[in-house]
Amino acid sequence: LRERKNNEDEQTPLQKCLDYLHNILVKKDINGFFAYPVTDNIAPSYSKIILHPMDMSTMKENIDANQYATLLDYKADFKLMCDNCMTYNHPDTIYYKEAEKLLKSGLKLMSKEKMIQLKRCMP
Ligand SMILES: COc1ccc(Br)cc1-c1nc(N)nc2[nH]cnc12
Repeated sequence: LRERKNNEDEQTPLQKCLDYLHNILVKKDINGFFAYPVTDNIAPSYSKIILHPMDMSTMKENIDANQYATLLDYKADFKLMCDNCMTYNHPDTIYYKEAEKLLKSGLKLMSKEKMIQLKRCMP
């Protein structure tokens, strides 16, 4: 059996938990609106209105680079991503409605008690 070449590729227990949450949330974004950064081409003046952009691909990079110290740090970026969408887009747009729906299910998935249970399975 080939030994793992180097420990850098090993994921920490936290990174494994974050990947578990991330993969569930990515599947909920059925239109892919949150899969990658919003550009000013897609949404006029977006970079002027949204000063702290966030998207799922950036969150995945952050997980892999071990940038999240806690589950709550990841949850904060997820909420930022949804809030940005509901700031820029009008409530009667599909984007706003998708963000609202995604945020609701994300906050259920990452509720206080669910996060406590997740922590229990991290050594
Ligand atoms: C990456 O963003 C998109 C990709 C494809 C398409 Br069609 C729309 C968006 C998009 N458009 C707007 N106005 N607000 C957003 N908030 C998050 N996504 C978006």
